[in-house]
Amino acid sequence: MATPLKVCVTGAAGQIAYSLLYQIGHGDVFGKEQPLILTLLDITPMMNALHGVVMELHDCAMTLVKEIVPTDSEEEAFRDIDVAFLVGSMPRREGMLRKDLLTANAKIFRSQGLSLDKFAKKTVKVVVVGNPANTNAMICSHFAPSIPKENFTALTRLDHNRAKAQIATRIGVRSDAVKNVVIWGNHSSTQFPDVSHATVEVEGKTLPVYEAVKDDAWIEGDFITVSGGNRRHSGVVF
Ligand SMILES: NC(=O)C1=CN([C@@H]2O[C@H](COP(=O)(O)OP(=O)(O)OC[C@H]3O[C@@H](n4cnc5c(N)ncnc54)[C@H](O)[C@@H]3O)[C@@H](O)[C@H]2O)C=CC1
Ligand SMILES: O=C([O-])CC(=O)C(=O)O
Repeated sequence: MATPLKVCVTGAAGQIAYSLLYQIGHGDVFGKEQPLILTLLDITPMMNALHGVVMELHDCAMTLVKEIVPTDSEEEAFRDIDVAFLVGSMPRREGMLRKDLLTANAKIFRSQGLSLDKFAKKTVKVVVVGNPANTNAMICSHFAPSIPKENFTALTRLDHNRAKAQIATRIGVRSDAVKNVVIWGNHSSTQFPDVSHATVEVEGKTLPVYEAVKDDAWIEGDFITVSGGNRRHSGVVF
């Protein structure tokens, strides 16, 4: 069997990690033949909850998972890791914008960048999930200068998928019929989904999205409010 991949998930006692950890452990991310060592980082007050998550992972008896290390130490979580999913961050409370979190998150991602630089493998791949993911990724990479910049990715696929799904639902096609949607800007109220170059396949014909939707006011109004910015911000999700 292959050498285990050492994978760290931060914010491991939180909601996103709760579903992500199962998918990683089940082989959906790194393949069904790849054994794993999971290091799970959260803050000290969350250690009890994190131990509960570990018990649940043990209950799943996932054959690929060779070891699980719950910890509140960045050094222990990041030492010699191959991959990091940086999910943990300060959650937004009702009435706050993403930018209100920047100070708190800048501290977290500065500290984690410094620790990755010091303890992780130089080949580590880092996926930043905690929002605003692109800003957090930039901060983290800045403080980890010995790790190549291209090893850092911000997970903005959510915004892209959301825009595609809005268009697909409006036209009544599958979301994979919608192509070339572009997302500009930060994951906040200033984020802008751009369909000016997007196309959609309808009944075997490829059409520009504007032509297929036939409702410019919707594309320039509600589509942007729901797809752009974010749902927690626009009051749909809290
Ligand atoms: N990029 C994307 O597509 C998505 C991003 N998100 C973002 O993911 C993040 C997590 O969301 P949820 O799990 O719902 O939040 P949550 O509040 O349930 O969990 C966050 C966890 O992070 C932990 N945490 C806080 N500071 C930490 C630190 N310094 N080190 C390690 N852990 C720390 C908290 O204690 C908590 O357990 C949020 O920023 C959310 O906005 C959520 C969904 C999609
Ligand atoms: O970060 C999250 O919780 C996801 C998010 O902003 C959204 O659903 O727009």
